[in-house]
Amino acid sequence: MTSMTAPRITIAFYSSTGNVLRLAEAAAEAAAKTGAEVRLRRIPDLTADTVVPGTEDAVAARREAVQDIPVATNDDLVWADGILLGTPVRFGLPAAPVSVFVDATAPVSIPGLLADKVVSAFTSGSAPHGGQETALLSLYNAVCHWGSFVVANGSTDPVLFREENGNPYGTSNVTRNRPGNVHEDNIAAVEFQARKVVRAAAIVARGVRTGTA
Ligand SMILES: Cc1cc2nc3c(=O)[nH]c(=O)nc-3n(C[C@H](O)[C@H](O)[C@H](O)COP(=O)(O)O)c2cc1C
Repeated sequence: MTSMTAPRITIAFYSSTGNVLRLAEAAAEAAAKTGAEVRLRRIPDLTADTVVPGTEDAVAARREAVQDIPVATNDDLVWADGILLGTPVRFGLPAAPVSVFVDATAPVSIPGLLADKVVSAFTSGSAPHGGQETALLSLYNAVCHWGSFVVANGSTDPVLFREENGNPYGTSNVTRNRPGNVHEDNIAAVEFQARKVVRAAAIVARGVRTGTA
């Protein structure tokens, strides 16, 4: 991959108890290994962020773990050719901090500055069938409003047929209420997803930057 076409990938995630953080870090590493330029960015806690009783230690550990990761900005989205969004499932929806982040894109998304971006999303929830699909699809609603290119995993690779995988809309972890319970199948799936975004973003970047698209 030449530097002119090395795609720029931003991974913007919110994580409370660290599960989405693990997926985001795996995605960042996989994208960087392809030669892409990668920005790993965290979406910050809301002042009144929800901490479920029993998860205080995990939340404290996650706060410590993310403190050196820069906060995601609109510039990180505009800079990127490909964007991976990570969110926990909350009542079948993306977490509120992610919704706040999405709202705050208006100054760049409404003028169309996110229109040529490849976007994909991943998630973590506690229960099987706990709303992973609905959370991802809700997030993709916003991506459609941005006019970006939604790139999902589909059922396109053997890794996605492993026992803990299978959500075509994006990598989905099931923690079964154990913070840190991110299965290696999910790590492999999010690595696949990151590489897929890099590939699609490279195609778009080549066209956009060379003026042939
Ligand atoms: C307010 C709240 C609502 C939640 N709603 C759901 C849900 O609808 N379905 C589910 O499977 N898990 C739900 N969970 C659990 C989280 O999605 C799960 O623990 C996830 O792995 C957290 O990711 P994180 O460790 O990156 O914060 C909820 C957690 C909270 C705090």
